[in-house]
Amino acid sequence: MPTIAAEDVSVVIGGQPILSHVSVTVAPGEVLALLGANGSGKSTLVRALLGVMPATSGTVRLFGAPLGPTVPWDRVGYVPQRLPAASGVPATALEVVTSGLLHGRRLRPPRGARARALAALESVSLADHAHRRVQEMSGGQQQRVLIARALVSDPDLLVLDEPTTGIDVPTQATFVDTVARLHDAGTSVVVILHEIGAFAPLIDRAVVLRHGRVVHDGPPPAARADHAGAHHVHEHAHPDPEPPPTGPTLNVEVP
Ligand SMILES: Nc1ncnc2c1ncn2[C@@H]1O[C@H](COP(=O)(O)OP(=O)(O)OP(=O)(O)O)[C@@H](O)[C@H]1O
Repeated sequence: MPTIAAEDVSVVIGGQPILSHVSVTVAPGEVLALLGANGSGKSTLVRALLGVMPATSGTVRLFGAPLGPTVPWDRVGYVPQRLPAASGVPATALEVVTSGLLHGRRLRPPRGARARALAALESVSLADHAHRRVQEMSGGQQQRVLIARALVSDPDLLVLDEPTTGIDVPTQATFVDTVARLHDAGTSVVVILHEIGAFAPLIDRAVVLRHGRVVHDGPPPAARADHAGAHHVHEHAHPDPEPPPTGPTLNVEVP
């Protein structure tokens, strides 16, 4: 049974089509990269897959269950692109990460929660900051805390929206190692990336979106040389343009 089965999903906001007839299947243990220019609909697709944003039409099943209360949400870890909620929360990194072990009817951390939370913080190189307040941390550190919060429950589906943006290269490598371990253990991963970068060895398949439509679903495209370097800083300088007369403009090359 696929981990994610989305069929013919469309999202219309304010009369504007944001996603059009997108079908995506993710198999157990598969690592799927979602690629495309800024504004092509990647975040909207992920949000529709998780029910954060309702699809206007189409169906989504997670672990065989239609979106809703029968989905085993405790098996899903999600790191949104930006989460301003992290600032202003007077909680320590350890507390925020431990809260990733609570869900629905389980409002007390399970046995061993502290050790698991510390290990998750270690995997994003923040073990030394376990007792710092999240609101006092930098944006990049807050993002890492949220990644650790998604990792702590050993999810069977991990969804990451541009997880490495704003994170330094050594920490990216540690994080990618952690995702590789989860992958080896059979976790499905959907990751939105601006460049394949450090994730390249892990990616089984790539879906490229353009103007809310799937324009490629298959082997990961080769990163263009100027975007492939580990030290390349991508500043989101590529808004999804109106379709040019001569074909697609992507910052990846589709084989
Ligand atoms: N809630 C919303 N209301 C209005 N427009 C929206 C909303 N959410 C997304 N959009 C629009 O939908 C389009 C796709 O946005 P989305 O964030 O999904 O793209 P993306 O590919 O994830 O881009 P980025 O790489 O910048 O994150 C954009 O034009 C965006 O402005």
